[in-house]
Amino acid sequence: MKGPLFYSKILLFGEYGIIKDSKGLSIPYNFYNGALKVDENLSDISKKSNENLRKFAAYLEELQENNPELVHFDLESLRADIERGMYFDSSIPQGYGVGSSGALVAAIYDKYATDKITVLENLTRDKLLKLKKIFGEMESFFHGKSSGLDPLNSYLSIPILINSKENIEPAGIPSQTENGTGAVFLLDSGITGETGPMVSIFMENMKQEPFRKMLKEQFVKHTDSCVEDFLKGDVKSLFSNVKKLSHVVLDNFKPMIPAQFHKLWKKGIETNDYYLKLCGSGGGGYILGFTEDIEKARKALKGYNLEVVYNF
Ligand SMILES: Nc1ncnc2c1ncn2[C@@H]1O[C@H](COP(=O)(O)OP(=O)(O)O)[C@@H](O)[C@H]1O
Ligand SMILES: C[C@@](O)(CCOP(=O)(O)O)CC(=O)O
Repeated sequence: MKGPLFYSKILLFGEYGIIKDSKGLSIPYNFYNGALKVDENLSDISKKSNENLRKFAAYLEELQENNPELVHFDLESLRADIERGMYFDSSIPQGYGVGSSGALVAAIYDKYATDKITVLENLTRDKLLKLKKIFGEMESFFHGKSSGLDPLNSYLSIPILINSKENIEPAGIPSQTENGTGAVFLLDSGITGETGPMVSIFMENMKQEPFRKMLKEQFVKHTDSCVEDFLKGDVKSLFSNVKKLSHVVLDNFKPMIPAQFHKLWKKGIETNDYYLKLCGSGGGGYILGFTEDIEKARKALKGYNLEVVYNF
């Protein structure tokens, strides 16, 4: 048995901010995917995945008991399938900021939620919000507080715009310019990050007034501008705002940037060859880059692995 594919995602803008109330924009990233699969002979990796599913199933049982009005699962089938050797067969790297847990959550909801909202129905704003809430609760098993956006993106396989906590919608993003020199790219940091501890650091920082002020007056402000510019296709303004965002992140989200990338991050801002930002929670995994000239960026980042995900 092999279930439908669920894709990775890239949160172009909005990491951390969307836990509070910033705008956010995420797009599916079809390069990686995963599907539920049942096999009798499990490799070590599949066995680990199977064990993870077992723990997740116990969590879902609790979730359902505590939130009977939110969501119901066919837990008997889920448990039986796990006993038969079900695992999440996925090429999505874990702890890389491209939503490995989100795709897993989407796959489990799709297969085992009994009263599920399907992708085929007319997705009203209320239904989208309900789905996001369910996914947020489900995904928090993997990394504490979750906005639910990753699984939502994976489940629907369309770009999603978060206007605010209570206002989300499918987004039309400007079509890519073929042969355009501007690009969004993934930079592989070569180490994995862990979302849970990063989100905890953020929540701890949020207890301090100066950090909250910085978040509201700079981080969220620049994030919101980037989202608006990107959707409008205003590339010039976008780069000016991404630069500001890159700067604020370097100054205030240091634990989320692997130490060996601090210099490279700064160099981008100083030379204007590229601007780096967090891709998801950070702490490792991918770093997201924006450049007006991909060849220049490749030269400046020689020796690093760049994957272009969008062309301007
Ligand atoms: N194929 C898989 N099988 C079982 N669990 C998985 C699988 N992929 C991801 N996970 C779970 O999701 C966690 C990673 O999710 P997360 O910390 O949100 O990082 P990210 O979403 O950035 O990859 C893993 O530690 C693991 O618990
Ligand atoms: C930090 C956060 O805003 C994005 C996390 O993304 P990821 O789990 O690193 O892919 C958390 C969330 O919104 O669930």
